[in-house]
Amino acid sequence: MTSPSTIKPKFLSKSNELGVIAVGFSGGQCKPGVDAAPTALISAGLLTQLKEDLGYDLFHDNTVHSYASIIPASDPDYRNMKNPLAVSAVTQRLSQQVYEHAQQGRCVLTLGGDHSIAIGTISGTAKAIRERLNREMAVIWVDAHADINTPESSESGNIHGMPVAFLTGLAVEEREDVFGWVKADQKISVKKLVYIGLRDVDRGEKEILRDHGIKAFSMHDIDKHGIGRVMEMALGHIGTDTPIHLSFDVDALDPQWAPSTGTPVRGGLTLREGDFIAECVHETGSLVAMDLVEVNPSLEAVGAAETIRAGCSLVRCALGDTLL
Ligand SMILES: NC(=[NH2+])NCCC[C@H](N)C(=O)O
Ligand SMILES: [Mn+2]
Ligand SMILES: [Mn+2]
Repeated sequence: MTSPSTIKPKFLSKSNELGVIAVGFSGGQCKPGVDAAPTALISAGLLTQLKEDLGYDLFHDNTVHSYASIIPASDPDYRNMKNPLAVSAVTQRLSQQVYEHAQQGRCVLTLGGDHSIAIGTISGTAKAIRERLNREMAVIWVDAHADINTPESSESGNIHGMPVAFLTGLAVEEREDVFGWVKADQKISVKKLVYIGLRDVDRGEKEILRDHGIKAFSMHDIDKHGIGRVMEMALGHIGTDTPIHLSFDVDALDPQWAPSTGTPVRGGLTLREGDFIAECVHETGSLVAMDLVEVNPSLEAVGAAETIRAGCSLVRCALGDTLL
């Protein structure tokens, strides 16, 4: 068996094993189609490439989870949130799935779905890393958006704009069936959160980022310093002794490279800059989980294939593919 990479993972006991979860869920926003992304990514050959080119042992149930059986028939808005019961139930289940892989010491790849699913993935990894290593993990959130609205600050009510608020404890909710299930051991610290690629941040979110001193590298910072220096600073903030969960929203890329996404914003990363971010995270040896979200193959007739190709490339780079 070839080894996935020459970089030795620091926080994984099963360095050859990769847990894969395909999440066909779109309830964190209003546009249908993002639920079809896992099938599109897998049909494009992503899992075969991870197995045959990179040498991973995949742990995948060959299912695209839609969680239909746990989605309630009636789901009225609550505290301004749309589909609160569905998103909460799905992410709670997903959290358990991610936890089961991470707890065994394998890296976990989750293919979304919209970005609300990060409530499930990050809570699952955070808990497993605490239990297994007694460590708090860091999150690198690559996105055009900060996704840190509270239900009250959100203008859209779409939960894919809120996951970071629930994960950091900035949004609190007692009701178990509306994210009250996210307990302290599943949360992350705002000090260990780093954003890269921001360019469309709501007014309320800017206030939250400022008030909590959250580390963020906007497109302005990337233009100013270059992506190489930005990655040095981002990884420097996290430190070399911290497990990393990489949550990659494909809309961080410029619509030129990833047009098929629900909330595209011009002025984004080139595909090479996106791949470079993923490669740098891989090189730390600290990666314990990755999400790839917001690929929506139904939105652009021509751009879909390009967006899917970009998504596959980002995942391969994070998992150790090299140019030479
Ligand atoms: N994961 C995403 N694409 N999020 C977009 C969020 C857009 C906007 N900030 C909102 O709260 O609705
Ligand atoms: Mn986004
Ligand atoms: Mn996002």
